Order: sequence, then structure tokens, then C-alpha cells
Amino acid sequence: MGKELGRAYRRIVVKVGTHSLTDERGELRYEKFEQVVADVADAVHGGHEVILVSSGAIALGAFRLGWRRDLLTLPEKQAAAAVGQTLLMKAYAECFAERGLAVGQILLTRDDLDDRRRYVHLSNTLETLLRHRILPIVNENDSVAVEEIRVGDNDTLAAALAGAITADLVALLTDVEGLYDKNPRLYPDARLISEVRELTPEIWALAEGAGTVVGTGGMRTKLEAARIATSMGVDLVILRAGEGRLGRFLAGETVGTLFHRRPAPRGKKRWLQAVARPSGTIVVDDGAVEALVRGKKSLLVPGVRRVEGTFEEGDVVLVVGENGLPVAKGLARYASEELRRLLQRKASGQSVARLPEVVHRDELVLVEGVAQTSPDA
Ligand SMILES: Nc1ncnc2c1ncn2[C@@H]1O[C@H](COP(=O)(O)OP(=O)(O)O)[C@@H](O)[C@H]1O
Ligand SMILES: N[C@@H](CCC(=O)OP(=O)(O)O)C(=O)O
Repeated sequence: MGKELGRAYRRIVVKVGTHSLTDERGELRYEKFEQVVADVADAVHGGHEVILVSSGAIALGAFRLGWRRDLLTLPEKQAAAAVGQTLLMKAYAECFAERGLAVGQILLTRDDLDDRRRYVHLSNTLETLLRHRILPIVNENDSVAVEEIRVGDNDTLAAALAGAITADLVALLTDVEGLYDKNPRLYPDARLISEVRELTPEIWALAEGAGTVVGTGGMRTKLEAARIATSMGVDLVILRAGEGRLGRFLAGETVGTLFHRRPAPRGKKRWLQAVARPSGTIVVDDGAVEALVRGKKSLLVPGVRRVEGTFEEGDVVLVVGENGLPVAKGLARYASEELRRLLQRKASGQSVARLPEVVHRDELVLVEGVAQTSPDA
């Protein structure tokens, strides 16, 4: 059973960070590692479906190679990840086997989440593993991921993944009890915030970047993960790794920081809203903005002013007004070149009124807060 009036969290994405698995030098802390494995195995045996997202490959690999982590170039980090990932999986496979669980490895890059077809295949693979009671263990494919296709951090990856497999909860296991009103490493009197219903500017300020008094990037990526998860209708909890905290949380105890989910669309729209990144932009006139925002209609060719960038039919596009403000995200039913040709037809006086939709309303989500930016608002 879970939180919130006994609502059960059936499907959970559990993410564990590097610092919870390794020591400063990057060596595996077996005691901590075993606690994490025990927590996850208990959740699985307790009837939850779990996907584990684990960091630690770069740290473990660098340690094994005798490399100093703070001096690594990008290719060296990628090489370290190649070495460390096998060590990580070997340790997981052995440790979970002792608890009667088989594991499978999935390495992902941003592309696997952005491309709808790959995203669907990924979710099918995860579903199949879960159906066979095999624990999927996910990490970013650091060895191949160049900057443009990196998710960059596993907090965000875990949250995005939760959308792919319609999870009910993301649990981020880390080295602090949860989100504090100031960085607990610097301030012993910092107080734990046990729940967050809205990600207000005040909450974001608690996780300001390194160099400020209140925080490091560490909490910021966790808040970003909370934004993604909750906007997809998924709860997110930050917990200190180990000592049975995950089990206690699932049993209804108040531990860590719980970020409450928000009402969210399901399926394709959920993916569009929270995960997909646009390949190009379609600039539309005020009438089209009105039709999309107020009329909840599809985007038609006559409302299109300009096309920016290159995209194929089926790619995600950002729809923006002539004032440059984003209005919606959706799946383009034309490639950018085809759409440009249609705009030329329109410019030469031919009718484009009866052509199929550019973005169909069933494949379109409004950008948050857009009602306030629509022309007559
Ligand atoms: N307001 C805050 N509350 C809690 N922790 C914070 C806060 N601001 C910054 N932090 C830092 O965030 C760290 C956790 O993030 P990180 O080190 O990236 O963990 P992980 O490796 O588990 O992803 C904590 O150890 C703490 O130093
Ligand atoms: N993919 C990387 C970890 C990336 C990451 O987000 O790390 P962390 O902040 O420790 O969760 C690795 O396996 O080393």
C-alpha cells in the first residue's frame, strides 16, 4: 500500500545516485549497495513492479582504471562508463540473484525518449520484462551519448521513463533525507520539507546552483525530475537510500519529501507534454492561436505563417504565435518541406483551406500557462 488514502503505488521507478552506491574514490560501498538491493527486492516481492535506474558507471569505472574522476575528459568518462557499467551490472546481477530476482540491462539516450516509435518500443520491452518478473536496470548509455543526445542526469531520465511505462511513483534514492529548506550539508539546522504540492519559485530557490549558499546542482535535477513526473500525473519522492526507507514510505510512513502529482493527460498526450522535444517550429497567426487555445481545434494550413527548422511527418513540433510565445506541442502531419511548399501555394493565391490538419487536436497539447498569453487574454 502507498501514501494518499491508502492508494497503492503499483508501478515504481526507483533511481539510485552515484553517492549512495560508491565512496568518494568511486569504490562500491557494499553495505549501502546491499541495502539498496534489499529495498528494491522487498518492493518487488511486496507486489510492486519496479524499474531501477542506477547511476555509478563512471565512478566505478574510473576507480577500477585508477583514474581521477575530476580530471577526466569526455572520451575518458565514456570509456570509464563502459568499464564501470559491466561492474555495476555484475554486482546487481549477483546481489539480486541472492534475493531470487533476475535482472536485465537497458541503456538509453535522449533519442530513445524523444522519438515516439522508439519510445513505444522501449515501453513494450519494459512491459515484457516486468511481465516476466525480470528487474529492468536502466542507465544512460554514457559511452555513446554525445552532448546533443544526452539526457544528462538520471533523475530526469527516471522521471521521463516513468511516463513511458505509466508508473505511479518515482523514488529518488540519494544521500540526504529529502529536500530541506537549505542545504543540510552546510546548515545543521536545515529542516526537512515533507511534502510539496506545487513547485513554486520559493521551492526552486532552495536548489539554486553551486556557489550559492543554499544548494548544489544535485537537488536541482531532482526538482526538475519532480516537475516532469508530477506534470505527467506521477508522484515523486526523495528518500535517503537504505535502511528500509523505501519500504517504509510504501507502507505509508512519512519519510523523505513527497511531490504530489498533478492532473495529467494519458498516453500520447502525456508523452508530448512532458517528454518529447520538438524538432522544429511552426509559427501561426492569432486566429490559429485562438482556435487551438480557446476552440481546442486542430491546426490547419491557412493559420500557418512560417516554418522553422527541418522535421519529418510524425515529428514533434513546437507551435508558436507571431509574438514568439510558445502555444502548443504536437505531432506534425507534414514534413517541413511539404509544409513550405503548401505555404508557397497559399502565397500564390491557391486555396489551402481543405487540406488535412497540420497538427491534429488529438496529437496536440497546449503549453502550460498559454491561456494567459493568448491574443485576447
Ligand atoms: N535544499 C536542499 N536540500 C537537500 N539537499 C540539498 C539541497 N540543496 C542542495 N542539496 C545537495 O544535494 C545533494 C544530493 O544530490 P546529488 O549529490 O546529486 O545526489 P545523487 O548522487 O543521489 O543524485 C545533497 O547531498 C545535498 O548536498
Ligand atoms: N550515467 C552516469 C550517472 C549520471 C547521474 O545522473 O549521476 P547521479 O547524479 O549520481 O545520479 C553514471 O552511471 O555514471
